[in-house]
Parts: sequence; structure tokens; C-alpha cells
Amino acid sequence: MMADPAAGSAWRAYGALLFLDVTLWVSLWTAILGSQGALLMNLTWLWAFRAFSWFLLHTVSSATLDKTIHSFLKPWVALLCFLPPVFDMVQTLALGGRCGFSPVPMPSMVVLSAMTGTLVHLILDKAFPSKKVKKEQEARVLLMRVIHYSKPDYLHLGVAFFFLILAALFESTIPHYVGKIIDGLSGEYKHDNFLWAIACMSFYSFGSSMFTGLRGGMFMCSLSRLNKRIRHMLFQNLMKQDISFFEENKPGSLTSRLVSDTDKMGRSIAMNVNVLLRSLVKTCGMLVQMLSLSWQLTLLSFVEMPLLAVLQNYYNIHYQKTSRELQDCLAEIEQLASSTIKSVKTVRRFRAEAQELKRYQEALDRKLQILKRKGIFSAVHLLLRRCLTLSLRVAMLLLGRRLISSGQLSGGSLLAFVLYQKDMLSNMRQLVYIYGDILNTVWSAEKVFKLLDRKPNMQETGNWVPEKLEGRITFDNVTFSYPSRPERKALKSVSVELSPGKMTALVGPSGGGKTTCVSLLQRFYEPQQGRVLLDNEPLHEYQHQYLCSQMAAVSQNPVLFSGSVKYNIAYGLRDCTIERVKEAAKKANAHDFICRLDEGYDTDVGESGGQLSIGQKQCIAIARVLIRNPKILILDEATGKLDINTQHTVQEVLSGSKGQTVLVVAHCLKTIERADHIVYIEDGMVMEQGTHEQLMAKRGRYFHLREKLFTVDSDQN
Ligand SMILES: Nc1ncnc2c1ncn2[C@@H]1O[C@H](COP(=O)(O)OP(=O)(O)OP(=O)(O)O)[C@@H](O)[C@H]1O
Repeated sequence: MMADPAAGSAWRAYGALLFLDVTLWVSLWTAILGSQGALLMNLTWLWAFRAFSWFLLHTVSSATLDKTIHSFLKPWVALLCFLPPVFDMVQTLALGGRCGFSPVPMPSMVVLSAMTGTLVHLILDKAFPSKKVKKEQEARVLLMRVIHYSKPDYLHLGVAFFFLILAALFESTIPHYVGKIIDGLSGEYKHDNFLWAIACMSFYSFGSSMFTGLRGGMFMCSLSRLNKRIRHMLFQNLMKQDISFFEENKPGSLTSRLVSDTDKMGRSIAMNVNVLLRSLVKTCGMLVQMLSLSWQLTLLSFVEMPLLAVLQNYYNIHYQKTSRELQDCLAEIEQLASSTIKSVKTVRRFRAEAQELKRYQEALDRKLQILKRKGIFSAVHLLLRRCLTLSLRVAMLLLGRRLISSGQLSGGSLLAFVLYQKDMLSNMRQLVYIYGDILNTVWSAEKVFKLLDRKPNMQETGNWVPEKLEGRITFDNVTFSYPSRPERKALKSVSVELSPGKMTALVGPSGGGKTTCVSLLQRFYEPQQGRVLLDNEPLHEYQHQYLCSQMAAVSQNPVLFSGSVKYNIAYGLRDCTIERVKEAAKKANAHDFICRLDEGYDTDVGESGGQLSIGQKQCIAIARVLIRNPKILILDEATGKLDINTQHTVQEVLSGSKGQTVLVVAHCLKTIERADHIVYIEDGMVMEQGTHEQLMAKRGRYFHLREKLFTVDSDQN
């Protein structure tokens, strides 16, 4: 039944509609009595009367009831109105005797049909709960969207569906000729008939195999094309996302979206819709054949189907739930394994192998539990299904035996019927199962669509491309909190100006907010208050490509890509000559050590530059920036891992770079003494700023930090 508050209204609506229906019956009785026998009903009249009743009840329900209650009661209204003529029709066909609703409807039959209708509706509601309606609608919308994405493949799909229909129709004709062959063998042998039946069976078998192959090929082809398109779009959208999105989402779950969910989503259309349609066409074809063989046996075999459908539906609900759990668990396992393997050095450094193994083992245990549960449930489901099928098969054979003895059926026809019925059942099962599986795969599509639809939280970049860039950067009263920690302000009303062509240094204790300034300058995040301006224009007004070409940064932990040294230095630049690469490497003091590598500039640096020292990585990262000759250069602890000589050389190159606005973040205060402007940041606020001399003369925080560092340095020496 429906949710509690709606349940009361639903019961009231049941009562009101029932009352309206009884009123209609009473009017009919009154009319029959009033006509004194002139007005009598036959089956056609009964259908017409109940169609009118349905129209009236349906209209009243849709006009007066809440939408949810109306959708909930819709099947019940149909059952209430059409069960009487169906009862009558079955009775007429099966017994040929007097019926309950015509020529004069009996009140007991009216009550009986109303009770049966309500009962069936309640059972169906239990088996297919109404809260599913909304979910199913959502799933349908998702499926339509997947179909929409298949638009470029409509031709492929159209051809595939054409082959599918042919294959299904050919397949559903085969048992008919098998029956004919058996009949030809068992009765009086007629050679021509026998040969004709064999030829037809071979023809339909060959045709069905050929069209099945063609259909499969076409579907696989469109599936691969859809997959490629979706992955491309998804990856494109992922690349546009803001940095906070990647901080919030684990790489494992993102790659799982990209790999397995896109795959499943593609399957929902190419595989499941394929099977769904095939089963549907085959079911229709077989139904026609079965009815032509024996309507009594067909009716009996239809008892099995709703029961199996209810059973299958319960199984589907559980299957979907466990599949979702399993997907999450697999993503977690993938994430655990990849993060441990990536950080294997850290794991070993902290001797955390056992701890990581335990975490991995626990995740594997969880997966095992889910799989066990899934296995037990499917075993019970299989047992119940087999028992049900067996009992109905026995009943069908008994009825078949009676029909053969009464001459209504031949032995071959019974065999053909059994073959059809077996196929029919598996088709029906597939129909119900596939429906569940489509819903299941469509939920993968939901996850993919969520990512596809995600708009970055950053402001859209503009198109501003100035003819000349001066390079003046202004932090105008900037306040910022990281999205993952909105309650803690990393920067509080920071106002700083970086003069063009000058070197500005950010100094201060750890966690003060230096890197945050650098991140805002690179537009990884957007400040909640205040603005970051470049030549008095907000950063987001500039064209993205232009900004990237004018601003380059070397971070604390520079990332290199697997590939040669040359590839890494010239990363992202087209047609870059080796001379330019060498020149940049020389400026970054990297040329000498690169020449000493086995293959010089062609040496592979390994995964994430793992085959180089951290200092060497920093040198290459600096060369990668210098080669671009950017207007704005950002060095976030970029020289921290270099030896003192290299640090000095690089600093000299940097301070000598003409017209460049340089922002340096450094812990080593010695290296920034020559900076034109020093900004001391602590606890997200600018505490002091000026030149080295001014700050030293002030004897404030900068002075004390420097004193402290020198004391530590001399203590260490
Ligand atoms: N990605 C993040 N998510 C949430 N908080 C962060 C993030 N990065 C930094 N923070 C927090 O913001 C504050 C400023 O950090 P920031 O990295 O800017 O400091 P810093 O001055 O560069 O420190 P260090 O000199 O150690 O690099 C710190 O409290 C830090 O914990």
C-alpha cells in the first residue's frame, strides 16, 4: 500500500469509486427491470457498458484525485470495469454455458468481480510497490536519454532491429515444423510432407542463425560507438571541473564511472533493449502459434507466468540492491589498491604494509559477504522457480493427454506446444529480468549523467585577450575558505599588490596561507569575497588559454609525466625545437645532469618522474616554465629541494628575467632577500610587508622568523 498519509486518502478513493460503480450497476438493473424484458445483455453489450463505466470512473478519478493516488488506482479501475466481461468471455469460451453477467447481471457476480479486482490489485501492489512508480519514471527518463545519445547510431540500430525481428520470427517458426516432422513420422508416412517439413525447418533455422549473427554484430558495433562517445564527453567534462571536485571525489570512483559505468550504460541500450525486443517479438510470434495449436493449453500455461513474474520481481529488487552494493564495494577495492600501490614508498617508510593489507582484506571480506548473499538468494529463487514450473508442466501434460484422447490435438502438436511453452517461459522470464536489468544498468547511466551534467563551481572564463599585458596582480580584500572546510577561513581580507616586472615573496609560518594565494592566482578556486585582478581585470574575464600562456607555476611537488626529459620540458608546446629545450634547461641549471643521463634529453623519467631525484624533478619543472617565457612566474617552494649553488643560479636567472612579474613562496628566507617586495602572511592575514631592509628595521614578525631560522640553522651546523 502507499505511504501512510496517502493510504487514508487512497482507501477513501477506493470507497468513492466503488460507490460510483455500484450506482452504475443499480442504474443498469433499474433500466433492465423497467424495460420488462425488452433490454437484455449479451457479451458485446456488457463490454460496451463496462467500457463506458471505465471511462466515467477514470475521468472522475483523474479530475478529483491527487495525481499519485490516481496513478495508484488506475489499474484497479481497469480491473474493476473489465473483469466482468473477461469472466463472461472465459465462461462462454470454456464452458459455453450460462454466464454471470448476461443476459441479466447477477449481484453476486458483481460483488465477486469487485472483490477479485481489489484483491489482485493489492497483490500486484505488494509485488510491484507503488513507490517504485516514481523511480521507474526516473529510470525511463534516463533510458530515453541514453537512447538520445545513441542518435548518431540510429541507422546501425535500425538495421540491427530489422535483423532482430527477422531472427525472432524465424526462430519462433522452428518448433512448428518440428511438430510437423514428428506427426509425419508417427502417423501414416507421407514422404513429400516429411521432406517439406524438414526443408522448412532447415530454412528457418538457417535464417534465424544468420540474422542472429548480423543482429549481434550490428548491436556490438553501435555499442562500441556509443561507449566511445560517452567516455569522450565524460572525460572532457571531467577536465573542466574545478580542483575542489577532485578533492571531494576519489580517483577510484571517478575512473570506475569512466570505465565500468559507461560500459554498463551502453549495455542498457545495445544489449538489454536488444534482448527485450527479441523476447517481445518472439513472445508475440509464439503466442500466435500456441493459440493455433490449442487455446486450452495456452490458457493453462498463462497461469504460470504471473506467478513467475511476481517471483522474478522480488528477485530483481534484491538483485538491484546487491548489485549497487557490489559496485560501491568494487570501487572501494579499486581505490584502496591503486592508492596503496601509488604511495608504496610512504607505506613502506611507515611500515604500514600490514595495516594496508588489513584494510584491503576487510574490503575483500565485504565483497565476499555481498556475493554470498547474492548466491544464496539466487539459489532459493531458482529452487522456487523450478518447483513452480514443474507442477505446471505436469498439469499441462495431463491436460494434453486428455486433448489427444478426445482427438483435439496430435502428438506432434503437443510436442510443438511443449517446445513453444518452454521457449515462451524463458522469453517471459527474460522480459521480466531484462526489465530489472535495464533499470539496473540505467542507474549506472544516472551516475554517468550526474558527472556529465556537473557544471564547475568556477565562474565561466571570459574572452578577454589584451594586446599587451603589464602583469600587475592585485589581491583585493580576498577572503577564502576551501570548499571541503567551509567553516575555516584560509585567507582573511588579504590585500596585496604584485608590481609588474618585480619579484614579490610570500613568507610566513606553515599553514599561513601562502600556497592558497598561489592557488587563487592560478584560478584553482574562486574567492568567496574580494577579487584577484590582473591589470585591474578580474582573472575570470581573461580567456583561459591566454591566461595559461601568460602565467606559469612550479609547485612544491612538481609533477612530471612518463616520457622523455625533452617531452617533459616542452610539455604542451607544439613544434618546440631541441635548442629551445636545451636553452631552458641551461637556465634552470639542469643541462649538466641531463647530459649525464643514459640517453640525455631522450631519457625516460619513469612514472611521475620516479627515476629522478626530487631536486632534478624541480630543475626540469623550472625549465618547463622558463621555456614558455611567461609574463607571470609563480614559484611555490620551487627551489626548496635544490642544492644551495643551484638555488642561487636559478634565483639569479629568475631575478634577472626582464619584465616578468615573479611571485616566490619560500621557507628559506636567504633566497628571497633580494626580492623587491616581501609579504609576511600568518593565519590567513597579511601581517607585514615591505623590502627586506624595511622589515628587518621594523624588527617585527619577519625579523623574528628570520632570527629563529638562523638560530636553527646554526644549531644544526
Ligand atoms: N585542499 C585543502 N583543503 C582544505 N584545507 C586546506 C587545503 N589546502 C590547505 N588547506 C588549509 O588552508 C590553510 C592554508 O594552507 P596553505 O597551504 O595555503 O599554507 P602555506 O602557508 O602554503 O603552508 P606551507 O608553508 O606549509 O606550504 C591551512 O590551514 C591548511 O590546512
